Parts: sequence; C-alpha cells; structure tokens
Amino acid sequence: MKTPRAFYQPLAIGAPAPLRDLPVQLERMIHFVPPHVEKMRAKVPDLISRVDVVLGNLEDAIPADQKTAARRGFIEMARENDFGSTGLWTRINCLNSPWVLDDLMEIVTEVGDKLDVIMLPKVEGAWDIHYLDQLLAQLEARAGISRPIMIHAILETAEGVKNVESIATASPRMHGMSLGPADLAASRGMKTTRVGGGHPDYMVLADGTAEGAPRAGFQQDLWHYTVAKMVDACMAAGIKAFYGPFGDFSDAAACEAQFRNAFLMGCVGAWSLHPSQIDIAKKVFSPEPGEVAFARKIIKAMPDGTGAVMIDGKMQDDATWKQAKVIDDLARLVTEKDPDFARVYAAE
Ligand SMILES: CC(=O)SCCNC(=O)CCNC(=O)[C@H](O)C(C)(C)COP(=O)(O)OP(=O)(O)OC[C@H]1O[C@@H](n2cnc3c(N)ncnc32)[C@H](O)[C@@H]1OP(=O)(O)O
Ligand SMILES: CC(=O)C(=O)O
Ligand SMILES: [Mg+2]
Repeated sequence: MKTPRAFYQPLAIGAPAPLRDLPVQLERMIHFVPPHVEKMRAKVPDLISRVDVVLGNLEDAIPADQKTAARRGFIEMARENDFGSTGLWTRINCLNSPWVLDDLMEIVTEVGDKLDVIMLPKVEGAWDIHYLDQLLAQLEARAGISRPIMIHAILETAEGVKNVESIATASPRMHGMSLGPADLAASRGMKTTRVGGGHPDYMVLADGTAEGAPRAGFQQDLWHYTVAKMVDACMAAGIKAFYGPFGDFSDAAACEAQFRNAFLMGCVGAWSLHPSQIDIAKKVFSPEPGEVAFARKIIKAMPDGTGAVMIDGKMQDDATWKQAKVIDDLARLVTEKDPDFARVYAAE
C-alpha cells in the first residue's frame, strides 16, 4: 500500500496531478457507439445533445478485422465534435489483447486532451489498474495533457468480483465501475445466454396450498448480489457504480425494471446500446418528481439537518435528511443538464 502522500503523486514526470475528487458530472447513460461504422459516427453530433456520455467502443462487439478501423473512427469522432458538457469515453481492448497498446498510444497521444474516461474491460485485480495508471501517466506527460484521464473498470470476471474493493481503491484515477453481466456469467459458469436482466428459472417457488394446486413462482434478480457488492465497494471509495448493458432491445419493460433496481440500490447510470434505451435510462436515473418534492419537504422542515419531525405521517430525522439530500442533489444536477426535467421538478 502506498502512503497517502505518495498515492496522490503523478506517476510520471510531467504528468498532471491526480484528481482528489471526481468531477461533478451527470452520467445517467453511457451510450455505446461502434466507431468503425461511418453511419453510426454520423449520428454522434445528434447523440451529444441527447445523452450524458458518448462512448466509442473498441472491444467486444467490434470484429477482429475492424479493430484498427474502430480506433481510427473513434479518433476521428473525438476530433470532429465538440462534446460540451457531454462526457467522451472509450472502451479499450483488454490488457492481454494484441490491440490495447496501440489503442492507448494512438488515442491518448492524438485526442487524449478531449477524453474524460477510459473504460477497461475484464479487470481482475488492482494490478490491472496499476499498469494502466502508470502507462497513462507516461503517455499524458509525453502528449502534454493537463487533465488526468480517469479509469472506469468493468466488473465482469469472478476474480474481479472477488477483488472489487481493491480495484475500487487502486488509484486516484478510478472513476467507477460497471457490471458486465455477459462476460461475468461466462466467467462464473452461470447457465444463461442473456445479456443482463432476469431469468425465468431463477425463482423461489411459493409453498403449495392444496394437493395439485398451481404454485406461484417469484422470479429473483440474478444480479442483486454483484450489484450490491459493487455499490458498497464504489461508494466506500468515493467512486460511482453503474449497471451495464441490457441486451434484449425488444423488451423495454424488462430493461427499465433492471435499470430501476440498480438505481434504487445506488447505481448512478447504465449503458445504452441502442437509441431506444437512451430515454429508458433518462427516465430511470433521474429521480421521480414525487420523490423530489417529498425530499424537498424534508429539507425545508429541517433546515440544519438535525432533530425529528413528522411529515405526512412519517418520521424524519438526521438520517432521512441525508436520504433526502441524495435525491435533491441529483435532481439539481439533472436540472442543470436537462430542461425537460427542470420544468417537471420546478412544477412540483
Ligand atoms: C456485452 C457487451 O459488451 S455490450 C457492449 C457491446 N455492444 C455494443 O456496443 C452494441 C452497440 N449497438 C450496436 O452496435 C447496434 O445497436 C446493433 C448492431 C446491435 C444493432 O444495430 P441495428 O441493426 O442498426 O439496429 P436497428 O435497425 O434497430 O437501429 C435503428 C437505428 O438506430 C441506429 N442505431 C443502432 N444502434 C445505435 C447506437 N448504438 N448508437 C447510435 N445509433 C444506433 C441504427 O443505425 C438505425 O439508424 P437508422 O434508422 O438511421 O438506420
Ligand atoms: C458489459 C460487458 O462487457 C459484458 O457484459 O460482458
Ligand atoms: Mg464484456
């Protein structure tokens, strides 16, 4: 373990000083774009105004013979667009792949000054973050980059889940983590071919009532344990937790339900893989207007955040004031970015 002072030292001469706090940024959805497809790149200017984060994907879902085209496509889309307050991220190839070194060398050197976050797949332990941390510092120093690029880990191997706490605290570059349900299912030997979401056979069967009477089955959330573990590791480290992808684009209701479970448990956003999932994420990860109104009632009734009061028959105290602050702070962040929600929250 490094000493606290050493933890915040730049890892290369000339690299920017590591951030002590995460930038305040609304990140309800991380929208995936396949940058080797010209038609998809052409949609980026429109996407910038619709999403909180645009991510150029270089890893899984990009055919092996298109890896270079995807990297060059990402560099082109980074250069040609002004992202304003919308985040620009990339998901690089994994550390043991033949492409990752060129991903980093070319992207950081050519457009590193525009890049907010690098998403690192298949993170197994703190050692993966340490490697990327050092390399990024060297590349930032060489490219003269003044703002450190953050690292976002995908939690998608059994080993990674086992080491989640040390991954979360591995570097001041850590921005957060996303659940990777497809690779994680494979890594664990889970018997599902779905990308996120529930499974009809993962359920609890109600007790029988009479001989032969049908028994209700209650489907359970396959991802509850991992999301809870990830949220605790991230929040304890002062970084952000995200649900990852939901692969069945045709089932908007199930996508919304999975995103909402993650939101309620502490996640700040999820991935959108298709334009139809952008508004689902926006709806779920912006607090519900009724909740915002109630949170504001609590804050108004307890201006210094202490004591005990009754509101609408419910007891409020210092702890519920903090719960209310979580919701009100998020609503304020959404208001700054999203005029539609600003109007709704103001009307409450
Ligand atoms: C397990 C994991 O690793 S998940 C992460 C990796 N996976 C990905 O990144 C997948 C990202 N998504 C995609 O590449 C695409 O959505 C695909 C290939 C899966 C499906 O694309 P399509 O077959 O074109 O879908 P569909 O016909 O429904 O698209 C409707 C429109 O939305 C566009 N579109 C689809 N996906 C996207 C996207 N991610 N971003 C922007 N536009 C998109 C299409 O180009 C099409 O536009 P058009 O009406 O102008 O022709
Ligand atoms: C998100 C991702 O990469 C996965 O589910 O494998
Ligand atoms: Mg994966």
